[in-house]
Amino acid sequence: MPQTKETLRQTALSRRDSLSANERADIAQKLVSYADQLFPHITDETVAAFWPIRSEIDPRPLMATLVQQGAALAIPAMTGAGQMVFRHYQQDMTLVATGLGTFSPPDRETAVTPTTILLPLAAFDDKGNRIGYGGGYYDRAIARCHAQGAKPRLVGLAFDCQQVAAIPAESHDIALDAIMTESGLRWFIQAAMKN
Ligand SMILES: Nc1nc2c(c(=O)[nH]1)N(C=O)[C@@H](CNc1ccc(C(=O)N[C@@H](CCC(=O)O)C(=O)O)cc1)CN2
Ligand SMILES: Nc1ncnc2c1ncn2[C@@H]1O[C@H](COP(=O)(O)OP(=O)(O)OP(=O)(O)O)[C@@H](O)[C@H]1O
Repeated sequence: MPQTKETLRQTALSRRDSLSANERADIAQKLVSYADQLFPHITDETVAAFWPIRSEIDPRPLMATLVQQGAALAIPAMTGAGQMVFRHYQQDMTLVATGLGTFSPPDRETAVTPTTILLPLAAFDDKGNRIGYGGGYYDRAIARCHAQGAKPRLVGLAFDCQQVAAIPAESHDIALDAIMTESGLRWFIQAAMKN
């Protein structure tokens, strides 16, 4: 029987939690070497990343490199149950605690529509399906971008150990265009059927 999203989420998260802080830091640094594959030439890119929580991969070394290459950054701010926006972020900014262990730019920072979103995740599969913490925050935020006519590129950032055999995708789930792990950057073929 196929595994449920909840089982897949818990097993992948426990594998992620088992990595040591040193292993996680080494891999976070390794992502920097794949930046050029993601953006051969940066022009007018607003990249939404995230402030890492729990045992998520730390995107900050990669974010610093993207800024040096000319990208503008944004990170999520929760605005209600299941709702978030991406707010402009600068590396020297003082962030505010916004619940569930997250930190975000303060209210006065402008909400932006990213051209690329680097997503944290609990689990991913070889078709680009992903599972988060189950709040539907990313699915709703990306659906809002689409409703505004924007089509940001969706790149998951994860450890190889978070890959699972097959995620039972639901109609609201929006698949990744690519995944970046310690093994490199992999693009998914965008098939009509993700299951
Ligand atoms: N770094 C980061 N920022 C993010 C997200 C994310 O996944 N990663 N989000 C993407 O959604 C939003 C926050 N969503 C979250 C949803 C659940 C939990 C979480 O830890 N839930 C716990 C229960 C916590 C509690 O109730 O105190 C759990 O699932 O066990 C954290 C953030 C916005 N910012
Ligand atoms: N675009 C949407 N509009 C309304 N509800 C949605 C939307 N996307 C997801 N949801 C709801 O959010 C809840 C969580 O969805 P799901 O389990 O797919 O979360 P997730 O992908 O793990 O979380 P996240 O997107 O925050 O990483 C579900 O109840 C789902 O129905």
